[in-house]
Amino acid sequence: MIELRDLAYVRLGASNLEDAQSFATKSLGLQVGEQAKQALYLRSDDRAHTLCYFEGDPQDQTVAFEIADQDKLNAAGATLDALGHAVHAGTPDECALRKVKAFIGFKDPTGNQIELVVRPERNGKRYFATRDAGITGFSHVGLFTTDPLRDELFWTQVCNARVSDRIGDIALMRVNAIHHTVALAPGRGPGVHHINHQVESNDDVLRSYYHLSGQRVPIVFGPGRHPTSGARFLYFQGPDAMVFEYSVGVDEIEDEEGHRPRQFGFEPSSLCMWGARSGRPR
Ligand SMILES: O=C(O)c1cccc(O)c1O
Ligand SMILES: [Fe+2]
Repeated sequence: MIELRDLAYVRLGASNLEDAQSFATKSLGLQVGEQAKQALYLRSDDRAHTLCYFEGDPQDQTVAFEIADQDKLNAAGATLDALGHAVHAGTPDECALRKVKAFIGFKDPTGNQIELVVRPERNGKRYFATRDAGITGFSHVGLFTTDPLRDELFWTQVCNARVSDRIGDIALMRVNAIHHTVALAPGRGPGVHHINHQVESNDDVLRSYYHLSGQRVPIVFGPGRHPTSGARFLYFQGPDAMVFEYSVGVDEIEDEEGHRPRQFGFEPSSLCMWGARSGRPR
């Protein structure tokens, strides 16, 4: 069993690094941790980075999870290898680019690029962004899946994810007490469906709704409230059409052993209990 501890980072190819920087700092509200020649490292918490935009193909998207230690990373590599996934061990240069001690890369059954990392770097300075979006941290990602049931089995049986709730066949899965860290969204191929950051209060969600609307950032869905996690949310579109979500008040699963996933119907009211409709169902 591969024990995912937490999300580590997302790496996104950017068609225009300057646009990505402008969006990340002036709209989303992340802090530039480091500006390298062909890459931009962005912070949302006390880590050195949780999002990296690099000059490259926007379809080149990777989600990374933290693993406890090198032994467990080796075991994860062996498990994936035995299941027929091609496993790439990060070279020292690649580790430096990711600010981690070690990592392996592989693809999930849909073809999503996943990295498992040990010892992601922290930064002694606290996260302090120039735009006050109220971000308290990087919380979950949605991944596209071409077969929700197959991929749910991969994340829950090969890895340690547990299903907290389902909307139709879409699984919202946790790897710790937080309601979900990975959501699987049906799609035609691999890729990141959305990237979620938590914000401090309802006020932050609504303040951002007006702030982003004023900047002509496309609002994709919300403001609304998810019946599943209970979170108040706003989805909006960033560079290269990537969707970002702010949310506040995501439930924690207190009874880890006793929790039974709830089944919600595949219908709009399962995504927003206030009646918001998604502007771009994907
Ligand atoms: O927070 C949720 O429950 C949720 C539900 C559906 C889709 C999402 O992106 C979510 O974050
Ligand atoms: Fe989400």
